Amino acid sequence: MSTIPLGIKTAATICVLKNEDDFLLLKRLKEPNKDLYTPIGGKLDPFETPQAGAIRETLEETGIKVRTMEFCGILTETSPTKYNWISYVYLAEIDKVSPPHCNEGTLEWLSLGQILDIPTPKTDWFIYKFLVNKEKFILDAEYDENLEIKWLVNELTGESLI
Ligand SMILES: Nc1nc2c([nH]c(=O)n2[C@H]2C[C@H](O)[C@@H](COP(=O)(O)OP(=O)(O)OP(=O)(O)O)O2)c(=O)[nH]1
Repeated sequence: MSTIPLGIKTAATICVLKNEDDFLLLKRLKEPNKDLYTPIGGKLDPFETPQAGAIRETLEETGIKVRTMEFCGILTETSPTKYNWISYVYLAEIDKVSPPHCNEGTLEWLSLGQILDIPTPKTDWFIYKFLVNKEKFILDAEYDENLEIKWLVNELTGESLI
């Protein structure tokens, strides 16, 4: 197994599956973001494009086949620990299926109002807001050694969100 030096960013996808105002979120069983509700997603495979990775993770984690996903933005996360990610965020509008079984945790349909009351990564509320407003984003987040968020900026507008 190759050892990736601490601090090198891992490329991943965040795949937001939505039906009108409801989001299919995963209560994660494992790190990163254990016990938090997040969209499904995962690391890119070698030689894989972000779009192909998003379609693959959607199939692997939900059994749902989508032909394309809409590119929404990028989330870059930097910390002095091993939490260093660059995540490509994609969106697919899907049918309101009953939540499929997922090996990574429990899937649940949640409205934006419900998402306000459940534990999520601090970055995610902003992602959902950009998606709903159909605004593209490049979010740049920095964390301290305890993984507390120090700042979050949308690089496309320069706006500080936290
Ligand atoms: N929603 C959300 N997801 C995030 C944030 N930061 C971050 O890395 N992620 C995502 C990117 C990836 O989709 C996911 C971590 O991927 P993973 O470890 O589950 O990857 P994988 O499915 O390839 O798992 P494995 O095969 O290595 O077990 O977490 C964040 O702030 N919010």
